[in-house]
Amino acid sequence: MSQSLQFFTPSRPPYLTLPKLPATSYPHSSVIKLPSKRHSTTITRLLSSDLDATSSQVLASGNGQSGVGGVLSADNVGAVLSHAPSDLGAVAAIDVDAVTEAELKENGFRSTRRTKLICTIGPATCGFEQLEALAVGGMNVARINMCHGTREWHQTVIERVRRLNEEKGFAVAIMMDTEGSEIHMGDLGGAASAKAEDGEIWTFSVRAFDSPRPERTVNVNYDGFAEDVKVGDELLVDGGMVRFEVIEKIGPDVKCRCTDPGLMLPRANLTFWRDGSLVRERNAMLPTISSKDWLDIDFGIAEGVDFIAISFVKSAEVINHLKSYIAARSRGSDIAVIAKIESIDSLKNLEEIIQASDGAMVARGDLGAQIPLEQVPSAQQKIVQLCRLLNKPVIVASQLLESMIEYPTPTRAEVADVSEAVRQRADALMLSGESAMGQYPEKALAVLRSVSLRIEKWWREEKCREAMELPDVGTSFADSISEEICNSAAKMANNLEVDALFVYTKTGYMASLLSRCRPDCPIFAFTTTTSVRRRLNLQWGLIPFRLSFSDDMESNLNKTFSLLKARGMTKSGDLVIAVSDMLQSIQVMKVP
Ligand SMILES: Nc1ncnc2c1ncn2[C@@H]1O[C@H](COP(=O)(O)OP(=O)(O)OP(=O)(O)O)[C@@H](O)[C@H]1O
Ligand SMILES: CC(=O)C(=O)O
Ligand SMILES: [K+]
Ligand SMILES: [Mg+2]
Repeated sequence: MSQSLQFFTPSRPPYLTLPKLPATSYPHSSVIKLPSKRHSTTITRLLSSDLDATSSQVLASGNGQSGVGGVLSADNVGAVLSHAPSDLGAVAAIDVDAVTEAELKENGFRSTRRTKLICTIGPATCGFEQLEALAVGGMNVARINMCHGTREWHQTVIERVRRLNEEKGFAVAIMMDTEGSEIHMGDLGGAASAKAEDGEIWTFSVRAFDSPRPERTVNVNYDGFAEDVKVGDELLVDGGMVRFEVIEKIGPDVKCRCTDPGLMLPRANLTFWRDGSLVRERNAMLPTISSKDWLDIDFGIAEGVDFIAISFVKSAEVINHLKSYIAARSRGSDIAVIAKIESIDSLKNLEEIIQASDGAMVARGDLGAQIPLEQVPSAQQKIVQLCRLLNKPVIVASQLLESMIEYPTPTRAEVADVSEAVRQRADALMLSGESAMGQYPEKALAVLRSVSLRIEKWWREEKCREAMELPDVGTSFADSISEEICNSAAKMANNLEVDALFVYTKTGYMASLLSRCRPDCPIFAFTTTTSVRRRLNLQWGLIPFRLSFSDDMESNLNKTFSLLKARGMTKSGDLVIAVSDMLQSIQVMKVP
């Protein structure tokens, strides 16, 4: 039994898209006028029909390859993964990754993780097997940080992730993170780190040193450094992981005494403070996107990365500029631009920056170096909420499990921090050093996974659905209709306790609107291109599938049910709500 609610306007004649069922199939047909004045011209019809007959026909004529179900019903993910989708040939008319598939088979819809996970790839994780282990462990997006490594190194990582996707059926997206032109240290002459002890005198200089690097020297990437600092300034490495006091300036060399000892990592960020506030006059002169960043961006476009994250964004202007640059250069492929919120200026212009971007990152590492640490949690909450209101995905990043760089278990405080980000309903959590150069990348990912799952479950059990008022975001009438449909569908899904929401979307927009509602059930997002599928992998609650579909929703649904059933991902009797952006409709049905 399927019940559907369809919205149409004169420009979208319903007769083009109505399910092709005999008139007698619609016993309960009525006309409703929505109260909202925006939709005073919208007519809705409530339809009800019995899909059983047609569905079983499709099933019978559909996949006879029941063996596939058998192959993939292996108990563990490892076994499932040994069967690459290319083995499946024609049956892989629907693309979904093997991990999701195994999870759905074993635990059903409710068990799927809603919070997405990003891993920064570095020396600890750049091998093909290591990348595969992360994908199996739930990595949705691989981040490469252009601050570190060579372009060739990054290219190899991208190529490996691609191969992983192709050979093993994953849809791991690639995010390229720009270096930005803030001040940072050099690469420590190849050393993994340098330890500064209390009271030691170190030299910070714009001179490039011969290798081996002289003892207790660090070079600085910013030419104006020696002119800008003053004796008495406080110099913070990595937002305060190590502190120095400037004691003397000798030409290009700045002598500093270590006041807070610690470990300095290659290319660590540097900030300097005078009379308790951050000195940022010069920083404000530096371009957000440096000439090296533009070359990296060209590289990212040529490589077809899925996301470009821009460091130290100050205004919406730079985002708009980059977006038009990408649009002019990357014919067809659509790279999403993520604004990293990590400076005082970005907080000042937060709304316009997020509005202009395709998503945002709470980059707590540098943010915590620019604003007092105790202000970071409220800034995080504000950014996460604003992104949700504006319908942009948001990533919470940095130091989530910092101690796991060295230890195999997280601290209780770290687990609480991860829980808080999940509770705030952020789209994604990101590992930095933990996965790039830590001792336990897979364990750190496993902690993010299990904490996300547990907190999400707790949230549903407690039924603590936040009463967040979601303002209209649609700019066209058609978008407003999509938005109303998604808001209603998500509400219906919660009230009816359905097993899943299905969304058929070519651009991904309607999937994002459903995700924004943070419904209790998972959202199966069907889309026609692999690039949209990868991009959807960043958004809360979306399980992206690639599927060719038509404008005929009835045939789409039947096709989906038969394909999912053949692979054991759904079963008869599961209750589903389906929406689509071709036919603006809501349909409620049991899987036949
Ligand atoms: N490609 C790489 N090659 C070598 N080391 C890397 C690489 N990517 C990351 N790292 C190491 O992992 C650490 C944490 O990575 P992360 O991406 O958070 O960088 P970051 O230097 O803190 O800068 P950002 O503010 O851009 O995040 C880095 O400091 C670096 O030591
Ligand atoms: C991720 C990042 O750039 C930061 O936290 O500073
Ligand atoms: K960066
Ligand atoms: Mg940063």
